[in-house]
Amino acid sequence: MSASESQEAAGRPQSPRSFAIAHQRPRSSFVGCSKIADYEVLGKLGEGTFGEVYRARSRKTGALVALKKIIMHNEKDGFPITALREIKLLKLLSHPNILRLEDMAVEHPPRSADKRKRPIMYMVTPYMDHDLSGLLDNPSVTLTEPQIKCYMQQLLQGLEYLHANRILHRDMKAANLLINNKGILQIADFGLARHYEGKTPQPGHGGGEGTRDYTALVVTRWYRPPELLMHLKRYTTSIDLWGVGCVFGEMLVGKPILTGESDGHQLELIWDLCGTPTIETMPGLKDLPGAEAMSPKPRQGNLGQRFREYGSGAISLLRELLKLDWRSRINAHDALQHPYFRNPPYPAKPEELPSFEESHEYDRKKYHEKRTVLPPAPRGGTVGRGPNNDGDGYRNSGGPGGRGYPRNNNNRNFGGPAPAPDERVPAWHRDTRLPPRPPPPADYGNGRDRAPRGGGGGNRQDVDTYIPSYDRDAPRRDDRRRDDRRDRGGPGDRRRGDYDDRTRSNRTRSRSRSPLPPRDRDRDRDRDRDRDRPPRDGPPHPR
Ligand SMILES: Nc1ncnc2c1ncn2[C@@H]1O[C@H](COP(=O)(O)OP(=O)(O)OP(=O)(O)O)[C@@H](O)[C@H]1O
Repeated sequence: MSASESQEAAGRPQSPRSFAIAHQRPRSSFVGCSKIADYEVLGKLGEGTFGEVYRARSRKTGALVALKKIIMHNEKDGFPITALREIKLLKLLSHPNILRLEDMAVEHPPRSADKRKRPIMYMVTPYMDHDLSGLLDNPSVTLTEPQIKCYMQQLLQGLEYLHANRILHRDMKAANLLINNKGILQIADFGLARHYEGKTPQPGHGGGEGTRDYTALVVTRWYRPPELLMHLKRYTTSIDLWGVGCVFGEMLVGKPILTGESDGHQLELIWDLCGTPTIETMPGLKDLPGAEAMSPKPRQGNLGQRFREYGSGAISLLRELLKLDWRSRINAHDALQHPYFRNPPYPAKPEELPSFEESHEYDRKKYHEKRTVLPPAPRGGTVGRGPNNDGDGYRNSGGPGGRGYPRNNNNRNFGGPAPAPDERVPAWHRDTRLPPRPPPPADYGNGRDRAPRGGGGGNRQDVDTYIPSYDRDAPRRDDRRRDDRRDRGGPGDRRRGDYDDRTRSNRTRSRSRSPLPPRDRDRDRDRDRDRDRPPRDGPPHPR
């Protein structure tokens, strides 16, 4: 028995160091540090907290990859701690349903550049044709039940592996689930993930009890569980299962199911769906800091009604995943045993799934942004694709390598013949169904404190919580990437015309309306931040 196994057997939580030792991947599976010139950059795939994600081809192996650029928000501070955490964790993990970090690539500034310029680092992962959010936005894609079951099984298997290894993902959402045209789903974006110090989930016992506090600055609002919206810090692996429930509902109906515009509104939508919480349905409710200001009007919940067309199996699994009581919310292991997967129609096998036109959430964002600035196109024209027909107007903008990109960089038949000038029309050209994307986990500086849609009952809670008190220009070190990031088309995204006027001024407003007095809020925040800092001289720490 290894040291880590005997620790497990003795019921002691595994230290991050023994976890790292027990999970070392074979050396051959990680290249190390290559030069950016080893990759031919083909186009832009996405934008996130770190900056941009590009599609590229390895000049050595010919394989398609994604390059995720690590932005140094403040060069003086060096490599962002959050990126370090993501890299460390991804290097340790090895599972078919977890995105694999294959290499790191470095781009050195040209000799003529400012001497203070630092090299740019890229994370290299296998290229995936879609993210689930992009795929679901594509109106030509309708997922069948066997397909949904297949993706759900893979998602739950990936999550079971993470939780069994004491890792909290903390940003479960459709845009972080990557899918390829071989039918494989992989969990991505470990920027908020960390080592979990509680017990691993036990069969039949949900997520169990939390044993220590963590920062509550996690999970994108639409996927955030009620206990986090009410500021529970002693949370468990079950926060990720709530996100799985939201993703499952999203796959069934084809769009996000809980699209709150503020924390209070998010809770109202949850009560509409799952019923208002009681001591029975959410034990410990009264002890949650966020419960004090809450007086929702009683309702039963309409989950059964809303999802009735998907059958009793789907409804039953959804109820288990969206359980208000986080302790008894189903865990990944038990969810995989749910009758939903054992009753017909049976889950498809990945290799049986159809392949689709590549779809990334960024395509949709890009289309909506361009649509607001471009005049209507003539029939058969190039609306939303810019004068170069390159689909992203990026070709000459000095991305990785600063060399500009080849024409047709968005050719979905990559490697095949060049597309006709207007062939690569993103699916989103035909779609206007979805509301703007939700804010990222800790982009609270943008204060989306609008009144809830449909009145929402004038809840005093209806503000965005966790408003950082620091200035946007001086972000604190640990949360910088979340703080600085522009939401993927969400209300915080300054580039979106419809939200342009709600940035700094609203941030100030919502801060002043936060339920906690500023000093308490700052103290809590600092405590969380300190707790999440890596030990000064301790072992490598997957956080
Ligand atoms: N390996 C990949 N293959 C294809 N697309 C990818 C890959 N990795 C990332 N992407 C695309 O880039 C987007 C952003 O990636 P990711 O979530 O890892 O970055 P991030 O900076 O952490 O984003 P965010 O902060 O918005 O969550 C994804 O939603 C996806 O569309």
